[in-house]
Amino acid sequence: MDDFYYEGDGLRCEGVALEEIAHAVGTPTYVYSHAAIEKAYNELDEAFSGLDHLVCYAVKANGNLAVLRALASLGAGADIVSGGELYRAMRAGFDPKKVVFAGVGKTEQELMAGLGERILLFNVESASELERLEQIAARFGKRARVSLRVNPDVDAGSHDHITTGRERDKFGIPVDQALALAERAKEYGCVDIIGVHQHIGSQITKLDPFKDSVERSAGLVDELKARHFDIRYFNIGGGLGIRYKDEETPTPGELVEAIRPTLEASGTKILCEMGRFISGAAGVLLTGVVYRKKSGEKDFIVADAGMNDLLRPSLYDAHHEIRAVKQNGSVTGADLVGPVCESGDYLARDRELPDAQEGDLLAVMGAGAYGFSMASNYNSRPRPAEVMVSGDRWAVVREREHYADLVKGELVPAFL
Ligand SMILES: Cc1ncc(COP(=O)(O)O)c(C=O)c1O
Ligand SMILES: N[C@@H](CCCC[NH3+])C(=O)O
Repeated sequence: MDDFYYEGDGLRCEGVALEEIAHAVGTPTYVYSHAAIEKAYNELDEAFSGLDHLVCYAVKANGNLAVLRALASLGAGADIVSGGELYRAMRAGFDPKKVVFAGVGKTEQELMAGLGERILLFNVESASELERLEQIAARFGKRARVSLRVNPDVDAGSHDHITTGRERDKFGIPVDQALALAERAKEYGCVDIIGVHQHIGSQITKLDPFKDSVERSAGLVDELKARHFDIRYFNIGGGLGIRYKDEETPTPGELVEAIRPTLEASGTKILCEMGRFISGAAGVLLTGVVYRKKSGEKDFIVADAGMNDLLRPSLYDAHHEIRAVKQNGSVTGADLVGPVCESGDYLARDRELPDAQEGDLLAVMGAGAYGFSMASNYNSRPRPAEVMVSGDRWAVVREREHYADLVKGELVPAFL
């Protein structure tokens, strides 16, 4: 998180004091470092050097148009999981030939939209989806390029909610069914099976699950090739973890070196689709302290950001480092809680935190991925503003929502 650092007692993002942004835009506000996004993307891209490859960015991690534009300009591809993400990716300027579309429940409209944009690959997750895609492609006189998303039955070892590659998870096609499905698809006229895809989970901090799953999925690449399928793409998914607390995560270089022989032997173009690694450490959530209160042994710092702004602590008990925007060196054992009417609404629980007083500003670190993208209007709270910093410049890249946004599209019927 080098792009967030203290100069004197003030926390900065690149060349800009976070206090300046908070005073100008208010809180809560997400702040993203353009330099950090660029560095993370480049680190991944360089890790794959020597291999024909494309680094895609998982739009779900942070789909702000400015973030997407920054990555599209660097040459990244986009991994999407909905028609809405396709819309964002196209608005941001991604080349459709670099877009891959995953997801277990793609609707007809979404499949049509992907075909309409001539995206690179549909990562098909079931026999039913493949059949639907064939029907739609035939109806519109199109051809669909397909990767079969396999479920390699490997435990990624991350939080249960975000592990996707075990047999009991809903994602992908079991390896033993994938061959039969591909054979059946030989009778289809409009889908071309040209890739194998896997994604075993998120916030993965060990190499072994990557190695094991890539080896298994590469076995399918070989078998499909042996049966004369023209397999040109092998998508190893996303999931590389970042350090939120004290996790020892592999670097992209270590990851790629661990699987390079398998990737080389596959004779395919290698795709990956990282989200968190690219944007996670590049963002913070700025929040203001509204009140301090005590209850028995507990000390609460009540912030103006809550689970509706950053859900990860409430949903996964995830750890995010909390820093004072103006450091005074004093710390206290407390919970940092939000204003939402849920006891599970917290940003940090039973932690040593900056001893922030009413009116002080705090930064929730590592909030650039799955922060704003999972924010909601729960408790009718407008979603926060988003800001991007680049060097000593900064810009609002999403306005704070207004109360009118909360009721947009709602109608009171005539019979009331
Ligand atoms: C299919 C797919 N690809 C890529 C990602 C990105 O994962 P991460 O942000 O952990 O890199 C996800 C989310 O886990 C996903 O579901
Ligand atoms: N939303 C999760 C990760 C799930 C990734 C989506 N497949 C998180 O905040 O960590």
